[in-house]
This record gives sequence, structure tokens and C-alpha cells, in this order.
Amino acid sequence: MADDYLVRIGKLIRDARQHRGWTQTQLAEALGTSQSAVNRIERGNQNISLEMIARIGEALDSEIVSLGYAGPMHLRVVGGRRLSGAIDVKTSKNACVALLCASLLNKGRTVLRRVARIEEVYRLLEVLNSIGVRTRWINDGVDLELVPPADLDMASIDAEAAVRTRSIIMFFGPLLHRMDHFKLPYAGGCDLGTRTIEPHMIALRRFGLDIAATEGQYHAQVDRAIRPDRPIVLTERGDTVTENALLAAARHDGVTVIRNASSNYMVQDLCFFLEALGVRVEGIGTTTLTVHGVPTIDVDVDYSPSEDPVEAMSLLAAAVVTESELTVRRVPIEFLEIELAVLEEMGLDHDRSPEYSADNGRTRLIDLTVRPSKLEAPIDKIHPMPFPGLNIDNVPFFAAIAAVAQGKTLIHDWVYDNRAIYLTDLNRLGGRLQLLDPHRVLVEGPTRWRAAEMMCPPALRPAVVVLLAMMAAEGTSVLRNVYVINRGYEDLAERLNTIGAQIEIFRDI
Ligand SMILES: CC(=O)N[C@H]1[C@@H](OP(=O)(O)OP(=O)(O)OC[C@H]2O[C@@H](n3ccc(=O)[nH]c3=O)[C@H](O)[C@@H]2O)O[C@H](CO)[C@@H](O)[C@@H]1O
Ligand SMILES: C=C(OP(=O)(O)O)C(=O)O
Repeated sequence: MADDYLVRIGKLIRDARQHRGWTQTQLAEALGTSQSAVNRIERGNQNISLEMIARIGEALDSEIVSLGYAGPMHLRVVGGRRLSGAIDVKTSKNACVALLCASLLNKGRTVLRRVARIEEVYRLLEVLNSIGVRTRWINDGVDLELVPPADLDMASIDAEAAVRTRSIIMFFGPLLHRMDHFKLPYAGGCDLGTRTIEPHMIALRRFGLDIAATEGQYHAQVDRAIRPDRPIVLTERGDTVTENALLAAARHDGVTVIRNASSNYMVQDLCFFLEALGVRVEGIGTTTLTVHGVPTIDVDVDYSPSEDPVEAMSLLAAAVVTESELTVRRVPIEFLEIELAVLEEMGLDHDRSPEYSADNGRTRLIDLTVRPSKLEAPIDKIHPMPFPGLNIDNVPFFAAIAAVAQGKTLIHDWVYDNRAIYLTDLNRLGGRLQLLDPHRVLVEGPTRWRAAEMMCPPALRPAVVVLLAMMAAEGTSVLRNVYVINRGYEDLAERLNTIGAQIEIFRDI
């Protein structure tokens, strides 16, 4: 029994070391021991003290084991099972986080319907609560109510929660209307390499916002004499930067024109919400947004964010990778059209229902039935573009899909520094992915998946891709520390189990 624990702890240490990109010698140097001792520890051939486990954890910046219920969540996946039936897509993480930030514009009560119960939302709620916003889940925990205080208590901000999300940067837009000076902790989120906030600063400077970043905090100062009297041209067509500019424009007393704006799904949801707050927005769905701001917003508003196209893509990919027939309901089709066009070219057999309206009355939904298909690698590379291109967050799912297709697929993830690299974790499950450079992966299929025990990559979509491959692999796999998945997906394991998956949630002793 003790030997079994040593082997398991050894495997965890090896996983954590490999994730850090360290050799055994590097770890040995950090610990002041020999490479052969590290080798023995990783193979479970060495008695190891609690103190040594703690030191290794510290050196690798990773929690190796933890005690108690609050410890990291892991998944045990019995793979090789077909999925069947139907599953509903939930509302999107990315719209929900933008709307939580947008609630700061409103003095009145904001109700958001069917908000995804995900860690990213929980972190933002912790931050909002810490500065005095009253939030509560209503209607059996389905909807969310937010009531802001007269004055926000920025000194009490929950910095620990704030640094775990990147979305905190969308506090700048609303807050610059409420305070002349304020501080926010640095933005965090998935480990995807450098993601600056410079494009946000370029846009928000036009509203008089100046930011100095020191000692883990952004120090913001607002000069009210500066006004966006000519169009704001975004230097990048990013989603959250467009949202930040919209949030700032919403309470700017005048008309703001935003050019090179993203017209992606979360931006559209935010525009619809702003309209419900009484802010007129022209050009929704285009790259030029004209915002007729109102200096005071004090309304009781009720809004239903739309369904998540990336979750729809994830569920569709789950069906493809496990060779299942599955109906994915409530798919926001406008935001999955290019993905489906590519999959159609690859040979995907599927049906689409007639379109119907999402609860926001604006977004078009369909039910999509996917059937087992003989897929061929696409002739051209898979690469994302800002909307209406292939969604940046959907690219990783094509790695798993390409792995089950016949032939070689080139995936070019130009956007993030690390994300393509994480996709090579699929090789531990039998995949044949070759990293050509940090942004390009060549995937060779079809794949004979095999079960494995591994740590979750520290990025949301690659982590889900690994989970999908585990669902396809015969045998029992273990995926450790799935916080990143819970950042963006509500009860994913439980919901996949309702359509035939066999995934058990467990935590460390
Ligand atoms: C909360 C939220 O909504 N998050 C989404 C949002 O993050 P967000 O809007 O924060 O994305 P970033 O601003 O970090 O942009 C992602 C990367 O794309 C680059 N870039 C972006 C646009 C562009 O026109 N040119 C360009 O080079 C950026 O430099 C950066 O390296 O958009 C990302 C890209 O779609 C998605 O992965 C995130 O899920
Ligand atoms: C990268 C992502 O999100 P975020 O901007 O929250 O890190 C994502 O949703 O895949």
C-alpha cells in the first residue's frame, strides 16, 4: 500500500516537473540533491518525507498533494464509451464575465438569467462582493441578482480572487466613471504566455484614464478634461478591449465611435445588455460601434446572456472524438458557421434543426446532430481569426478532431504563445502531434488512443481537449487538477455522464 502511494506521488512529481519543462538534473539542483535521487523519487523507489514533498512543490511551483475537501479536483475517466442522446449548451463564460463587470455601470438592480456556474464567475463574484456589491443566486440558483452599493469599497478588494481571472481588467471601463483614483490587482487567468493590456490602455486613455503598473497593482487615475472627441481606433480587434471601450463609452456623456471593434459573441451580448440599460449602440455585429452614452444609469434590468459557441464546439468535438451520435442543443450557429464549414469539408455527417431564438431575443440557435463519420484531414491549415473567422478558442478542438481524421492536419495557433505546445500533451494518450514551432502543430491521424494518468495543462481549452481524448481511450485515465476546466465549464463531468461518459470526480486525501 505504502509502495503504491510512493509510486503515485512519484508520478505526480514527474508530471509537475515535466510541466515546468525541467530535467531531473534541474530539479535535483533546486533541491540540493542528486539526479539519481530525483529519479528514485519519481519511480516510487525512495521513501519521501512530507517536508521533501513540500520543498518539491515549492521548487516546481505546483501543489503536489493536498489534504481535505478544498484540495484540487481530479477526474478519473473510463474511456472507450460511446455518447448518445442530447445535451444543452450553457451560457457563455465570456459574455457572463463581461456582464458582471457591466453591472458596475448600473445603480439599479441587475438580474442575469441562467448565468454559467463556473469558477471564473465565482472569482468575479468574490471580487464584486469584496468591494460591496450584493450578489445572490435566485430562482433555485439559476439566475443571478446584483445590487451595487452607493460607494464601492476598493480598499477591501479581494486581490487573491482578482489575480486568478483576466476579466478583472474589464473593471476599468465602468470604474473610471465612478472614481478619480483607484487600484486594481494585476490580471491573471490561464497560462497562455504574454497577454498585455496595452490595447486596453490605448483605448481607455481616450477617456482620460492613466495607469501606472507597480507592485502587483494597476494604479489608475482619471483626467476628466480628456474626452474621446474623435473615433477610437483599436490597435487590436480583441474581445475584452472592445468591451472595455464599450463600458467606458456607455456612461460617457456623448457619442463615442469605436473602430476595429470585435463583433464576437460576447461583445454582441454586452451591446444587447447596454441597450437594455438605455444605452443606444449602433453597428452591433460590425467592426464600427457607435455608442450613445448616458451619464447616469439607474434601472432595474433583466437580461439573458446567450449560449456559448465554444462549449458547443467542445460538445461537438466530444461526439466526433468518441465516434458517437449526439445532439447538441442550443448552438449559437452564427458563431460556429466556419467551424462547421471546415468540418463539413472534412466529411462530418450532421443535421441542423431550423433556427430559433435565444432568450436574449437576438442570437440565433439551432440543434445540431452529429453522427459518426469517416473524416479526412483538411487540405488547408486550420487557423483562427477575429470574428467572423474561425473562433480563436475553438482551434484546440481541431487538434483532437484532426487526430481522428485520416491524414495530416496543420494547425496554426498564431494567437497564444503556449497553447499549441500544450496540445502535444495528446501524445501521452497515443496522439501523433509534431510541434513544428511554438505556434504550429502537425497532427497525424487516425489515432489509436491509449489511457494515461496526467496533470491538466494549465490552459482551459487544451485541458478539455485532453479530457476528450481520455474519453475516447479504452481503459482508465486520470486527469489531475482540473480547476482550469471548471473556470469555463459548468459541471462538465456530470453533464458528460448524462450522455454516456463515465467520469468520476475525486480529490486528494
Ligand atoms: C473573457 C474573454 O472574453 N476572453 C476571450 C478574449 O480574451 P481577450 O480579449 O482578453 O484576449 P487578448 O486581448 O489577450 O487577445 C488574445 C491574443 O490575441 C492577440 N490579438 C487579438 C486580436 C487581434 O486583432 N490581434 C491580436 O494579435 C492579442 O495580442 C493576444 O495575444 O479573447 C480571446 C481571443 O479571442 C479569447 O481566447 C478569450 O477567451
Ligand atoms: C483563453 C480563454 O479565456 P480567458 O480570456 O478567460 O483566459 C478561453 O476561454 O479559452
